[in-house]
Amino acid sequence: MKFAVIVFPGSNCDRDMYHAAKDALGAEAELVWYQTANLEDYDAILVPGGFSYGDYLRCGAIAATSHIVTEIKREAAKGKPVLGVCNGFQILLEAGLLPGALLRNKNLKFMCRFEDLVVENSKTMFSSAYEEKQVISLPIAHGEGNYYCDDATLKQLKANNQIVFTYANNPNGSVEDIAGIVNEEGNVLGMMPHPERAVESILGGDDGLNLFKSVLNNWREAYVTGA
Ligand SMILES: NC(=O)CC[C@H](N)C(=O)O
Repeated sequence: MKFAVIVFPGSNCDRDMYHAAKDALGAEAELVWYQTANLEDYDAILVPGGFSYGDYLRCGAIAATSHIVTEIKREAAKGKPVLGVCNGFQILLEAGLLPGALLRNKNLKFMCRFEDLVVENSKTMFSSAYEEKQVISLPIAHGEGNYYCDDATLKQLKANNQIVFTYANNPNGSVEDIAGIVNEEGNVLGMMPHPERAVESILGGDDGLNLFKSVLNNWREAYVTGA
């Protein structure tokens, strides 16, 4: 299985994401510059965190207009897994691949620390290696992680079981403690906490590794063992 790690000007979690997929998970992974023509050769797409285009306009807004995002949409429509973390989540929201928006943190401060999360849905291709309601600890590092959506969207998210992770102790004011959601089809996940920063104990924890394992296991089941 081959992962693409998309690199925008201003991405800063791309190496961590690459390390998680390549070294911690043991899969194939490549850093893919945002001007690359297409993503057909890859089985999964990782959109890492950082400060694409310096967070100008709104976090993720400028990156969302780039050609590579059109390609991400094309591959997502084929059912390929797409994971956006932090600024990656912001980009996917700005691109309309996921519903809602991310606002400034309630306390208007950039926050960088470990937070406990609850796995609300362990049936997705990103979370199947976790137990339902498992509490995991992942780092957050954001200034705009306050997830917002209107009531109709929230109702839909709940009805379709699209809320994958919530915060045990809401750090940023997110609606219903939401930390990560999937699209209706279940193959696009956006989350503010950083699983790639917690893939081995030397990093302070390895609770993020099961997310990458879930993607790999589901891909194997679909394309290798199930073939
Ligand atoms: N770590 C990140 O991806 C940060 C995202 C964005 N720049 C923010 O501060 O909210």
